[in-house]
Amino acid sequence: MIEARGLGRSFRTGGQTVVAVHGIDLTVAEGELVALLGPNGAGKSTTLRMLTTLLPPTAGTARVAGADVRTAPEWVRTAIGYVGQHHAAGENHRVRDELVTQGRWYGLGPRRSRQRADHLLDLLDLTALATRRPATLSGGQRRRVDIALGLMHQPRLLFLDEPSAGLDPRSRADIWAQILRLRREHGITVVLTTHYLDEADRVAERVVIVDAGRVIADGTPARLKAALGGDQIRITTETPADAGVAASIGARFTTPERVGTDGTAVTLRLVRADRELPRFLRELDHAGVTVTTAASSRPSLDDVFLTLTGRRLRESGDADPVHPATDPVHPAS
Ligand SMILES: Nc1ncnc2c1ncn2[C@@H]1O[C@H](COP(=O)(O)OP(=O)(O)OP(=O)(O)O)[C@@H](O)[C@H]1O
Repeated sequence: MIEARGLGRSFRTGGQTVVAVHGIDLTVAEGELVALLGPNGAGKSTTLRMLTTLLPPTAGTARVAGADVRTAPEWVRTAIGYVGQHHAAGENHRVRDELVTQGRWYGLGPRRSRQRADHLLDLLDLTALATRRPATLSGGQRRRVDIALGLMHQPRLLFLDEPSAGLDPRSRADIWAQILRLRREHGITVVLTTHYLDEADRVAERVVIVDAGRVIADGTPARLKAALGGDQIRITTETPADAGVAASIGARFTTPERVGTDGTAVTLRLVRADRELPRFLRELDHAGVTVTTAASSRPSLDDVFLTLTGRRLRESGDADPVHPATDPVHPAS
């Protein structure tokens, strides 16, 4: 569905050249749901805008839905839907009229356009809002209208730029449920951008991590996290001597090179830390080691990002616990 090779884009601004995207390779098969994940300014939107023909690339090639974005942009546009970061619907027309007008703009006849609008209103749970004006809708409802507009011409491939940004948790969950339904029931290929790590982890079957205009990892969330070397147990003991004893006991639960000590802190990398932690604590108790704190954790996509870049991707203020990852992950080839 998408075959991009060395796709790049630079901008001339203020007498300087900004390279927004450095030669991205990306293949997306029919029916996939792929999340482009990365910090602000990583190049996600620029990549999407090139793939949707809104912005001509300055390097490389891309075939999207069977056509070249440079030589056949009109063809690509008829085969794809694009929902940008800003609302697509105007303020003054009713939701259903907006959809019908969009259908007409794409060349659908009046009757077909009305049928399609009603189908999408139903599909996106918007029927009750059909006669409302977009300006009166909530953020989540407006986002669903945007998605309906992007689907009026029945594209096989849908691009969504930050579909859940700025929404409250419940509206975010609703949007994701709708996206998954489109995919499940209509086989639509979906490529979206997000910087919500937890959402990408839960929903996307494939995550492409972009940083500074480059793809730095590409795979299922499970595979990317597994490459970090498994779960982690972290305990602290009363004395460094206790930590030494705990480390040697810990080595029996994994391998010695996966055990780390730092003063009174001991960390183990292993499979299913949640299950092993109680047994580890029993053995430490048996050996007379006084444990002051104990926790188990699973790696997150943020840990993957940290390992690859040395930086956290998670927005400040996000309350989920995080821990440092130490083993390398294999970047995309
Ligand atoms: N028209 C432009 N002129 C100059 N620089 C640009 C232009 N568009 C994007 N850039 C720069 O290219 C880089 C990538 O921007 P882009 O919007 O693609 O990032 P992003 O990953 O989508 O970020 P965000 O998550 O904030 O939307 C940034 O450094 C940005 O400032």
